[in-house]
Amino acid sequence: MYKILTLNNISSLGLQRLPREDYEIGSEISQPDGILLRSFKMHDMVIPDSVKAIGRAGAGVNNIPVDQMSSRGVPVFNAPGANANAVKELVLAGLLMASRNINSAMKFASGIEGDDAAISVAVEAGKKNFVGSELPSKTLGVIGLGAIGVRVANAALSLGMKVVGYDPLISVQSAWQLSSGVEKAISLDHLFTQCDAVTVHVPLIDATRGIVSAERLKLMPKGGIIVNLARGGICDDTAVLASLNKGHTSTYVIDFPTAELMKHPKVLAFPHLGASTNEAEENCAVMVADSVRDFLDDGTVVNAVNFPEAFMPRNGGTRITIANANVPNMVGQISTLLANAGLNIADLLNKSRGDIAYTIIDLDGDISEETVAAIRGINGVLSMRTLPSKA
Ligand SMILES: NC(=O)C1=CN([C@@H]2O[C@H](COP(=O)(O)OP(=O)(O)OC[C@H]3O[C@@H](n4cnc5c(N)ncnc54)[C@H](O)[C@@H]3O)[C@@H](O)[C@H]2O)C=CC1
Ligand SMILES: O=C(O)C(=O)COP(=O)(O)O
Repeated sequence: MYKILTLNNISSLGLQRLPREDYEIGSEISQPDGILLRSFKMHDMVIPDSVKAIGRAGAGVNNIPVDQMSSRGVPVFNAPGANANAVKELVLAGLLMASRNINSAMKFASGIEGDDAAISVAVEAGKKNFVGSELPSKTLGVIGLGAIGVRVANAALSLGMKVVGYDPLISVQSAWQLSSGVEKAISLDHLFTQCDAVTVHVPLIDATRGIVSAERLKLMPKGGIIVNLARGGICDDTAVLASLNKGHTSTYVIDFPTAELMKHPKVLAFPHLGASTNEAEENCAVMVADSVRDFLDDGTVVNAVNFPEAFMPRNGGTRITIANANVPNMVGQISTLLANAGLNIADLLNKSRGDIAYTIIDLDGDISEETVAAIRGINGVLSMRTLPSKA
């Protein structure tokens, strides 16, 4: 029986992927084998040694101490692309709200008093204050062309916008999905000089903190729109507020409001709503629950942010899995210990990613506590699991 601790509400469709005969799931579980979460901030939490896998039902993992988990040999899974359409739709909503002054126009409309005739007069007199502009004549800059950025770029093109993209680390998969109509910016500065609106879709990491800066905002034409549904911190909020106050930037659409941002009339603040659709919540929960279950049951690794992909069909016997530092002779030391214990290797898979290597070994016999302890004792072994034979 595996124990799963949930730190946020996880869609029941996802939790149903963990059969109750094998999985106990709850928000108060101690000594869990796995953790499922969304945006819960784990950095200040003491993560029990019992934890073997963490599953983020979403994309961003900046709320999880991934490096610490890597050094403990614990994979962190996420759900790549599972909420991308939801975010794309909210980006488009934000762009349209900003360019048509929808928020202030609605506030005006809801503040009108009087009978129907008076309302009609006020509406017709007041609408001139909310004249907007249309998207087709405008250029959108998309920073980060991953699951979300590609969808936003393609959708904006289909709405008639010119689209300029920037992503020096673009994956082959994203490059295949990106419309050939999206132009490539040679640098971030190059992107900002061309764009009436800029939207960010990068993870919050050191390299992306503050990339929407005072200097870059000045490069944009007057009246520009900034959309940040990625993470607070990617835009320099102080610089954006200064640019709004000067009348250079027209609107800041943000999914991560702060006290200062929320009270500004030119800020459209959403309550971290990007991934909050039934579809996205279900997609994310199902995807990450499957990854955590496949790892706990069989040692398979799919969609981990810190481990290599690893899949080997079960041959029926006992399986051991080992995460270790990616240095020479680890597999040699492990197989020597197995040979010394008289254990034959039926199948072996060894994969590496950055500093971590991961090995799956199916054995022709049962492994003793002593041999397990010896493997765990090899310098560089970060974690080891023994999975009972499967009929
Ligand atoms: N508001 C919300 O509810 C949501 C917010 N997000 C945020 O959006 C971010 C992006 O999500 P996805 O598109 O699903 O992730 P993704 O991993 O598919 O795409 C991220 C892209 O950013 C690019 N990138 C990384 N560093 C860069 C840099 N320095 N300059 C330019 N590009 C860079 C990568 O190459 C990748 O193509 C997440 O990390 C998360 O922080 C994601 C989902 C929901
Ligand atoms: O997937 C992401 O990165 C998100 O920001 C979504 O967060 P949430 O799952 O809605 O708390």
